[in-house]
Amino acid sequence: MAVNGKHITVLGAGSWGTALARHLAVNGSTVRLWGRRLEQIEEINAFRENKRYLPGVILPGAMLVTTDLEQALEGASAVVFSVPSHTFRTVLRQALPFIKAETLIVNTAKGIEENSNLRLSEVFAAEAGPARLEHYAVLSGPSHAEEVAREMPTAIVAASTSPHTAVLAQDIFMQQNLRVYTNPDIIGVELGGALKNVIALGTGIADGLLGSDNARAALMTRGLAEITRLGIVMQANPLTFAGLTGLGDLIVTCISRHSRNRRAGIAIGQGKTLQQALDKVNMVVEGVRTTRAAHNLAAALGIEMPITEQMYQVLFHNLSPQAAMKNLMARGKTREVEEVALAHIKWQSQQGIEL
Ligand SMILES: NC(=O)C1=CN([C@@H]2O[C@H](COP(=O)(O)OP(=O)(O)OC[C@H]3O[C@@H](n4cnc5c(N)ncnc54)[C@H](OP(=O)(O)O)[C@@H]3O)[C@@H](O)[C@H]2O)C=CC1
Ligand SMILES: O=C(CO)COP(=O)(O)O
Repeated sequence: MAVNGKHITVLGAGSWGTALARHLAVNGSTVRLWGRRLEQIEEINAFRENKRYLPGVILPGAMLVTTDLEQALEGASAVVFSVPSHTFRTVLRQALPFIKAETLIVNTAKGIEENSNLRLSEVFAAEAGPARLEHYAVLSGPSHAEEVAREMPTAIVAASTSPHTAVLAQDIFMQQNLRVYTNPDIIGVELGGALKNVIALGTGIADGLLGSDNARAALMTRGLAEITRLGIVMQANPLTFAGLTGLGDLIVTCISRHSRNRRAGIAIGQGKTLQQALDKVNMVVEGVRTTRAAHNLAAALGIEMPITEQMYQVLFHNLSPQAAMKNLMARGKTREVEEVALAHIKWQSQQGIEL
């Protein structure tokens, strides 16, 4: 089934949902955008602009923008979820009765569900049934809404366990200024997109505290090492973390002025409390909840994630950024690359997998 040019529904009228809806609409699809708040949706309809989440971007007149979920989803050939990850399960539950079983689902949220520690495709399987994973894709990679909405060249990834579904998702988004690659490694793509936010909070904190390029580079590189270590044990393809949804997204999130996670980190590094930092950013900062989930996952799987551990202590146990930085620098001696490979070998032997 081809989807391009048909009716696509985007759920979530924040910055990413709005930018993607615009992208799809200007490239020829019939698009409906759903948001939960009447006042905001009325404002978008009145001005053709999402003034709070994507100011300065004018939306095509033909795009239906509504708070009516049933109306938004009626006859949709593809549904794009762009709600914050902690609301994904609830919005999915509300939407499922209006979505046909064979409809393409594309999730663009980046996070791990707090408390359950589930990846979002696992949340989807739990709510919709594992058989529907065949129609489920993840869209992830270095892609700030502010730039996609202004048609700046961007490269991202559509991942699905079904190669056919990955290509369908690729086809609906791929255009002149948005290049979409496919990847069958949905685990690696989900983990890369979620965990880079934890590291971006950390590099933001270091930026706010020290303004040191060296510290930022160290945190990014060692952050990627610990993401990869966890990913290997969760059966991701290690190469995914060297790609757009790993290294690529880590770079953009840790250096961009648009990054919400980085901006929240900078505020904390400058002495603000977590709540003050969240209030200042005033958009979703996915890395906060994901830090707790990643911390719990690492503990459950016995994986060393020192940066994530320090982030957890700073965010939830009032450890000062200065003390966290000291703790990281005072760790015992270790090797750079071998330990990532060793994590894989150790895990394989624990599983009884023959080497
Ligand atoms: N912004 C970006 O550049 C990118 C974001 N992403 C990911 O996309 C997801 C969405 O982020 P983003 O658009 O940036 O977030 P924003 O903070 O820009 O907007 C969040 C949106 O979600 C809505 N929302 C909050 N809670 C609920 C709920 N319970 N039910 C329905 N809607 C809700 C908000 O509505 P309200 O105003 O009523 O609170 C708002 O419209 C995140 O997982 C993010 O990591 C991925 C790539 C790029
Ligand atoms: O994931 C994103 C860009 O790829 C958006 O998250 P940040 O705004 O925290 O960078």
